[in-house]
Amino acid sequence: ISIMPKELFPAANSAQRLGVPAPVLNNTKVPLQRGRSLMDWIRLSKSGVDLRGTGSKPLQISMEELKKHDKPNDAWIAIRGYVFNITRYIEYHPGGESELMRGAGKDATSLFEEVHRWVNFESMLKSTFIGTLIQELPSRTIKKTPSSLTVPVGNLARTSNMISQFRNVLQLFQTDFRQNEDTIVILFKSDSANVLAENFVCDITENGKCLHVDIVSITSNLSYTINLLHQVENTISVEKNQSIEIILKKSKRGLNWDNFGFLMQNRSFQTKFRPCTLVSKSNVTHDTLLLHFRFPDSTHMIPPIGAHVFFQTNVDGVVIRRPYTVAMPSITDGGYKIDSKNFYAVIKVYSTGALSNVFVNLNPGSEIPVGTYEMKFHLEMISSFKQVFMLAAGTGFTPMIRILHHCLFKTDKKVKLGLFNKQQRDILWKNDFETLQRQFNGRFLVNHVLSHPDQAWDGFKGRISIPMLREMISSCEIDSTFVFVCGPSAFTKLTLKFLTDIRVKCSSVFAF
Ligand code: HEM
Repeated sequence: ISIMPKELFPAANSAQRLGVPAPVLNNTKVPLQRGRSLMDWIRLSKSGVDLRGTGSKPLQISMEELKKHDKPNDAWIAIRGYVFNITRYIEYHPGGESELMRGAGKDATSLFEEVHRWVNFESMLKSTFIGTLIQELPSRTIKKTPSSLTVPVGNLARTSNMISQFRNVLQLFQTDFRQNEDTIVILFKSDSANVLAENFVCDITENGKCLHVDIVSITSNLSYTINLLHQVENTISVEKNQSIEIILKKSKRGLNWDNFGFLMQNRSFQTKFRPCTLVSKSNVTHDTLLLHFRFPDSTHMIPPIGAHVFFQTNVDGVVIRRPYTVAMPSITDGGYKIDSKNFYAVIKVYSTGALSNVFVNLNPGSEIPVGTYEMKFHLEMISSFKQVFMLAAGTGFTPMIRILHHCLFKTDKKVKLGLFNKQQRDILWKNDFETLQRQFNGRFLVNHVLSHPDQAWDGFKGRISIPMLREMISSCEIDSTFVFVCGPSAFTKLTLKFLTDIRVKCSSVFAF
């Protein structure tokens, strides 16, 4: 269809994207039926089956018409001005039918942005695209009846709260520059001591004529483009001194710059992708890979603890994006510090996984697009807790790697880890955990639980249960303990229920 853009649509609400605070319990992924994987969806969309039901000519769709299609057997959704027939997609939606149906028959743009704005719906739903939404004039949408007023009031309260966060961040920065023979340094001055070099993700683009600056935090993201006055080399570093300093190398040494260039704030925040090179690949277990990537020289990005990056790939013409936790090469190396050039990811290989195969076939030296990091968790959430309890199933441990490392090497917190696997061969970093237990004797304890152990296994067996949780964490410790949970949704759901049963407060639990 000619009017479908290949990449992201321009956001319909062109204001700066406003982040929302992370829900504390945010795991809602549901297990899909057999034959309903992403690969199956791609196959169906390419099969030539009519998924639109409205013919191939794009339609102009009114809100009134859209509203009629709000049932599972006839569901349309509008996102960023474009309308899709999602009836057949429902079974394939990893967040489940009930979640997706929240957007059916509606302009679901803000809902979509809140949940997973990085999902490449435009490419994934291309074969279900039926037309564009006729934008109604604001005056027509405000009906002065008490029932319709209640909705906007709730939304307004929320929006103004978000806008005040947004303004706070905006007010933080003033720009300036300084230079010498070789370098031009762009300064982002802020009153807040909380702004760090890791909040700045910068890319030199347009052959050294342009600088893209994203300022990323847990509450909001800002995005700027700087058209540089003169050309710079393809190398960048960012430091924090009195202000944040973006250090660029002049292409023409000795040229005096009158200014650094023209700064423009981008109207919407869109995850930017840059090609990253695979440096090495090794096995952590029989089905789990540790991948070491390098950012291009023209990029500065230091994903903080708790952040995930996005990998993007093209499967049969459908663009797929997926978040992966930023991991680390070794959990026993107390001196490890992430830098702005390298990062690691731990990836479990599934035989049917759309991205798994891409990673299996990716060889050192090859490139893959990696998007700007995002974070749902911030270290501050655990700062007042003396003890951390981590409950992870399988590769669910990966989002916790850097948190564990931080707690042990940088704080005096006690850490208990309950690690659930099928068999002994599935346990990630088993020997490293033993080393850490010896090194942090009394501060770190790991309990391995196997669901299918061999006969020689004398540790915990079976599945998670209340008695098992009680054995791992004594009730007197509960108040001073922060709990992390991550694993397949069944594990997470059950664990959260048991934690409630043993009276762990919701505010001290975080489920990845
Ligand atoms: C607007 C209404 C929607 C709601 C409320 C919703 C909700 C959710 C939720 C709760 C999840 C689980 C998130 C997690 O695991 O952290 C999810 C996952 C997902 N949704 Fe939606 N969704 C919506 C629309 C869509 C649409 C239109 C698409 C179209 C392609 C889509 C594609 C996906 C994908 C690909 C995932 C898996 C993300 C991953 O790889 O982790 N969703 N959704």
